[in-house]
Amino acid sequence: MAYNRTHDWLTRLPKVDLHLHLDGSVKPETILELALDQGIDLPVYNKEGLIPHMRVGEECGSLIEYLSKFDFTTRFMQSGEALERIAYEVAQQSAEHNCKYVEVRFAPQLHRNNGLTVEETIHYVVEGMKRGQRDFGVRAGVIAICMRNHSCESNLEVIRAAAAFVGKGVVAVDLAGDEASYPPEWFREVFAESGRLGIPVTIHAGEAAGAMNVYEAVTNLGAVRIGHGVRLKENSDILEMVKDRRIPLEMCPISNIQTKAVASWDAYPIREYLERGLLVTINTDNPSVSGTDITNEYRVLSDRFGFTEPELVRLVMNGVEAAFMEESDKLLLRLEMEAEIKDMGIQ
Ligand SMILES: O=c1[nH]cnc2c1ncn2[C@@H]1O[C@H](CO)[C@@H](O)[C@H]1O
Ligand SMILES: [Zn+2]
Repeated sequence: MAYNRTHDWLTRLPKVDLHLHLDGSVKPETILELALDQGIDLPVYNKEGLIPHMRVGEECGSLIEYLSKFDFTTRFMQSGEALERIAYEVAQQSAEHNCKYVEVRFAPQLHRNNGLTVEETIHYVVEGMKRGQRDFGVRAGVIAICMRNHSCESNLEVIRAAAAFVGKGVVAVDLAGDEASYPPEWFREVFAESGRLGIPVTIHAGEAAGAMNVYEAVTNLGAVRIGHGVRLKENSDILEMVKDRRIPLEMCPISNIQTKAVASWDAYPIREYLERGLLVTINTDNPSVSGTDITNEYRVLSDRFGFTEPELVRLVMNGVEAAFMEESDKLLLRLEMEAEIKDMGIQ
């Protein structure tokens, strides 16, 4: 039976999400409960009232303004129990959108105010994802984030701890935060360590600054994927390099509009990137900050750019290809998803 490309169809379409921040994926209901458990005062005690503290609106003017929302949520994410729970709930929310595989990223150093070690933060997030996989069947990988405003020393600590979890839940490391103020070349020493330890790297680049940051991330930081890459279109030589090396772009449409990585939907380069042969993937970035979910990302793209069903499927499958997954696991995931897609009457 064939479905129309309705909300229902997009919800049922099996999907993956490779770019999702744990601290940008906390349900307001969970904040209410955590605040009570942890004895932290809230500005308001109802879900609707909390949303403005956690979410940006259309008026968001920049990445810096967008990032200010994270301070609110991370206060409640300072215990192993909270990290485990929130990771588990990410798997639950993924299952609601038939998202079969999710890569959850978080910055261990932002969760140490109450004495957790970097290793402990990773341990609890991995445990939450494992429990989520058992209960909801959503496979997961964890990405440990280095922050642009943190010292070289604390970022090296993250890379070393992450490397110890490779094969045990962690799949890569990342660099996030204020891109315009902290250029990637300042982090060569940090990512030389990930190179030595053999842990894959993805870097937020070409979001709040130009295509040169993508070049630096790929050539000097060892990035094998790029977070966003929206501004890659500003330099066709660098774009060709990314294409030739088959470096996937983890695009996050709603977030990219909110952070003003592009001025408007008309300027959003997703169709252009696909036509030029780039490996584009679709992701959420921060469901609770952006007020989105993975189905919504596909719905908006389909509405704005008129993507056909086979094109939407191709975007999904690009995500499978780009996943930080063992080849044998990837093959299984691909086969499972292709079978489901076939049952939906496409291809
Ligand atoms: O789109 C983004 N660009 C850059 N940094 C981000 C983005 N979304 C979230 N974070 C940053 O990553 C931290 C760890 O998850 C968040 O606390 C936020 O500061
Ligand atoms: Zn991000």
